[in-house]
Amino acid sequence: MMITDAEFSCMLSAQICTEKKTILSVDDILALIGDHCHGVIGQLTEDWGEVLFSALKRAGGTAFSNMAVGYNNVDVDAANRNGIAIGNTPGVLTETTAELAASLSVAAARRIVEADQFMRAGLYDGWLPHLFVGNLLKGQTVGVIGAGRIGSAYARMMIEGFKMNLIYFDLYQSTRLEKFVTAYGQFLKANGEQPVTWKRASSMEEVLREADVISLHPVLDKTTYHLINPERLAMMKKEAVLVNASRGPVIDEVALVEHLRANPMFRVGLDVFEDEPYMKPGLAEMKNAVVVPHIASASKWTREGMATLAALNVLGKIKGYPVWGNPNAVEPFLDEKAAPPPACPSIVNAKQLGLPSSKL
Ligand SMILES: NC(=O)c1ccc[n+]([C@@H]2O[C@H](COP(=O)([O-])OP(=O)(O)OC[C@H]3O[C@@H](n4cnc5c(N)ncnc54)[C@H](O)[C@@H]3O)[C@@H](O)[C@H]2O)c1
Ligand SMILES: O=C(O)[C@H](O)CO
Repeated sequence: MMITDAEFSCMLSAQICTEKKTILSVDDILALIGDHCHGVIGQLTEDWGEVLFSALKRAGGTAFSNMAVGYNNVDVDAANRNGIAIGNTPGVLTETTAELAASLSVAAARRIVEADQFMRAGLYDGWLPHLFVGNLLKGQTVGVIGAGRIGSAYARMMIEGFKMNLIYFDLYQSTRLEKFVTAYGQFLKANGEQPVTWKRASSMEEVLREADVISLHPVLDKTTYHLINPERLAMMKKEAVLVNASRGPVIDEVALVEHLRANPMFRVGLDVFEDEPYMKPGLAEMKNAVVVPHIASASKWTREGMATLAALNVLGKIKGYPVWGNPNAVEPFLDEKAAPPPACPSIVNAKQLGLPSSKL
């Protein structure tokens, strides 16, 4: 969506891109920005760097928002140089994305897609003791790498839903998550059940060695690129389940295909791919892989919320509103019955640009 400089009273006019291409190139976007453009709402598939930010600045623009929480497609330093505020959409997709990661975990552990294909192919000719035997989750260990908003929500789902024990690795301690597991463990114990436990790992390798199901939820940056590589795949249990709903390049996908080929009981659930929209050669043929096309945030409520937050980021900046004080608490912007607060919900480079913070 491109916001132009035609302003009606307190409303701004918006141009919605009707281009049929799924992924816009830098040249496509340059043409859309043109000579007059105050702000742009874009997608994670676009390459926002110096070329686009300087063009946006020349066109009179001051704001760009990804319609996504992840912004590894954005060169924030280039945006800073050009004085462009960068918005993202945190919080509104936490539960939806975690639910998809949990679904991929179960689908991979219980071989649901393989069994579905078998059924549709007319191959089922009666119950057998060894037909599509998979992994029981209850009492096993779930490993989370990147226990931020989504990683923590996923952990809670797996712990509460399947009574799994937790091991996690993050650069920061997740006290809230630890307290949740402790309290749930006490609740289970009081009801005569085996309590669940938690452990904060001192290294990622510890998670990979110990967990039965591992889900990746870090940001994509230099520290997490190819975080899962041949050496780390070799550390994992032969029957482990690996899930990725963060960003494709967090896994070395060529190495993953090799590992899947060599270890038929090792299974993966993937929402994201290294060269999206493509899969590395061989992945599509792997029966031990469940693959879906980057749909983790695809619930109606979440997608509407993402669009709302992205639009309010850009609109708020154009109107000169301050930046919302807590991007983890964006609910007031999503209340359909009340006017949104006069603030930008989430601007990631607010500090660098010296933007004022909302006192609301
Ligand atoms: N598949 C999808 O549709 C989808 C949807 C939403 C988000 N995402 C991805 O998920 C990511 C996480 O989103 P979030 O809202 O939970 O963000 P978040 O910032 O709350 O969590 C990210 C966590 O990763 C941790 N981290 C950073 N570097 C790390 C490292 N080297 N090792 C371990 N942990 C590290 C951070 O400390 C933080 O706790 C986004 O950046 C985005 O790329 C994907
Ligand atoms: O980062 C994000 O928000 C996702 O990948 C799309 O929902």
